Amino acid sequence: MENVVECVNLTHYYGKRLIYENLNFVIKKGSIFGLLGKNGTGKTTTINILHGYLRPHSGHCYIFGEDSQHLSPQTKARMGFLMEGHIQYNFMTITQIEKFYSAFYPKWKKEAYYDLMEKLEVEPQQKLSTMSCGQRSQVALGLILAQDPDLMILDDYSMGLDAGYRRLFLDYLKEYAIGRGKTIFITSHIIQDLEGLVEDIVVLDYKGVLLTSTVKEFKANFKQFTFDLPEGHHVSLHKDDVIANFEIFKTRGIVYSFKTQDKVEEHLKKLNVPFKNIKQVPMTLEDAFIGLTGKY
Ligand SMILES: Nc1ncnc2c1ncn2[C@@H]1O[C@H](COP(=O)(O)OP(=O)(O)OP(=O)(O)O)[C@@H](O)[C@H]1O
Repeated sequence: MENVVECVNLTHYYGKRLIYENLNFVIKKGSIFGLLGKNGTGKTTTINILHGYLRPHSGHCYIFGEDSQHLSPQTKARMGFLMEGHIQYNFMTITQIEKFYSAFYPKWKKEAYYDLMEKLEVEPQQKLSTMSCGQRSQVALGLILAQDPDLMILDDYSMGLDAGYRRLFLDYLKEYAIGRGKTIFITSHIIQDLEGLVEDIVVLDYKGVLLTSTVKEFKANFKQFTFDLPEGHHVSLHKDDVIANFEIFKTRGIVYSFKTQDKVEEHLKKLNVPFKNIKQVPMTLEDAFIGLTGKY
């Protein structure tokens, strides 16, 4: 299967500050890929590298086989970007901006835009500058769907969108990508939205790349164990090969691990943790993401 995006040993610094080192991932044609991470971990940075706006410190990204630093106009025309919900030309109306954009895109699909705009409770003559943040995001999403790109890159598409519209847009996205050979790169802080949408993920942390996996494998292999602790007993844990993350409350502990329950129990015993009633608790993708990256 064709690799639409291939990033190889990508390393980036801003000044002396390392953002990540050796980020590697591949996005296959027709798949939906999610880049996840807390605020400021390097998601937008990666997108800026993908479209050649930013030169990485080292490493390469290839888009449809071309180095992202030297993309041909033909390849650029196959890519559609949404940058954190931003839309320029706020002085235009819904109708004017559609006409303006259509001139740049040979495959422009006006219906895809107006189909979404009909669901927006605003007059076609209303200027974008007078719309709410969520309404402007909806216009931006309509404009990107109308471009009909082969590779769609959505940076935080959900800015300001209400729950219903988010669901609607995700339905559109699935329909757009699945079975049509379209490829999607998405970042979002609403992790629950990505469950059931995204197949492969990379999770970034402040120290670099934390995980590269399929969502299926991550959810199958990453586990949460809860246990009781005796009152007044101080437990001090550290992250290690077995404990990927942990939380200790007064009489309750949580350990997140890629290991089996037997291994975790054995490990806790070795650390003299007086745990009782240990059990594995099912997690959503969002639970697993927070378990892996921590709450703060
Ligand atoms: N031009 C720049 N110069 C210096 N530092 C920068 C620059 N752009 C981004 N950074 C820093 O690099 C880090 C990564 O920023 P980036 O915008 O890629 O994060 P992000 O993962 O997209 O965050 P968010 O989820 O908040 O959108 C942040 O700490 C940010 O402050």
